[in-house]
Amino acid sequence: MGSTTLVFGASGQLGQCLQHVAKERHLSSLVFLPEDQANILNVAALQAVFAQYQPGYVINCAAYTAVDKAEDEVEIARKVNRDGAENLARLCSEYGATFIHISTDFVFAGTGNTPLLETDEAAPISVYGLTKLEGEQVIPAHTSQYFILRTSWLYSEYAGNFVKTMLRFGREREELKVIWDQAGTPTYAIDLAGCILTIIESQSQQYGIYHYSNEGLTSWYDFAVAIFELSNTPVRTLPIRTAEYPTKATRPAYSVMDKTKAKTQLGVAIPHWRDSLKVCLSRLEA
Ligand SMILES: NC(=O)C1=CN([C@@H]2O[C@H](COP(=O)(O)OP(=O)(O)OC[C@H]3O[C@@H](n4cnc5c(N)ncnc54)[C@H](OP(=O)(O)O)[C@@H]3O)[C@@H](O)[C@H]2O)C=CC1
Ligand SMILES: Cc1cn([C@H]2C[C@H](O)[C@@H](COP(=O)(O)OP(=O)(O)O[C@H]3O[C@@H](C)C(=O)[C@@H](O)[C@H]3O)O2)c(=O)[nH]c1=O
Repeated sequence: MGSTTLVFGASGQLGQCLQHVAKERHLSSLVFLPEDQANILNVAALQAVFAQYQPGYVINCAAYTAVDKAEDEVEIARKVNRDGAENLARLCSEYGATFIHISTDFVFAGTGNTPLLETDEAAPISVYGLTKLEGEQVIPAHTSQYFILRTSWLYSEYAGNFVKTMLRFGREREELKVIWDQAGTPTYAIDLAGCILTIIESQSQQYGIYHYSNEGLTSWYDFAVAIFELSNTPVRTLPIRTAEYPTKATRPAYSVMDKTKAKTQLGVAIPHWRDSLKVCLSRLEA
């Protein structure tokens, strides 16, 4: 097994967070591959990259993440989220590399009201969620050496995300309406990147599916209120129901995930969402 870690989808939000945390931890064995250098749908290009680097670990940050657009672009969403994952899993198996793949709380229907376990039934209600589930399901057909980390509501200083959208709207608008009847947990992508790198640094062999978000739970409305409060942004924020904010894709009403397995088997400490939000906002302000 090689000592190099290949990161696919490196210019996305999580890819950039991994670069940040790898630098902080002085890890030099990661190779960051943006889409133009390694498209996960281009099998010949992938074969060349694996042959060149002989990786010990592969992290898949590449995904089709446009939740509403996916409803009209099923084919391309499925290609990236399912076929791309399969291409990487197959090559990981061939090279004996451990595969770390990222999935989502949107694999759940969200009809319950207790924190979701890894063993709970996945029943996606959107094309994005469905294609991400298909990606999860195809991996074990190729390799048993995998970690699938389901995360939720990712934000950070990097790329586009809810926190940055709210800060922009806060500057541009006097009033905002935000959904309060969807409950979940925000995840600072820097914390998730730390979890991924801990798996690699500890050489964990506790393979399988894990839930990883920050601690606690909130609604998009309460998250927005916290963003405005902690960033001293004076904008009137009104709670609305999902029905008052029509979107192409349906989102789960409740997608809070139980992280006991990650904490016990991977030994990761998980900050509360509000504490991590403060860190992110202070970095955005700096
Ligand atoms: N963002 C969120 O709120 C959440 C995300 N997740 C999951 O976390 C992971 C990381 O998400 P995040 O970083 O936020 O997403 P981003 O959309 O920021 O990043 C995804 C990256 O993948 C790239 N990409 C798309 N297609 C390909 C391809 N064929 N080959 C190589 N790269 C490709 C994109 O490039 P380009 O932009 O040029 O298309 C983009 O840089 C994903 O698996 C996502 O499903 C899970 C829960 C919440
Ligand atoms: C911008 C905005 C959004 N909303 C709502 C819509 C939606 O229910 C929620 C979040 O909207 P966004 O479009 O920012 O986020 P969305 O694309 O739904 O986020 C999801 O992305 C994928 C990739 C995931 O895997 C999920 O975990 C989740 O993070 O907030 C408002 O109520 N008011 C607003 O002004």
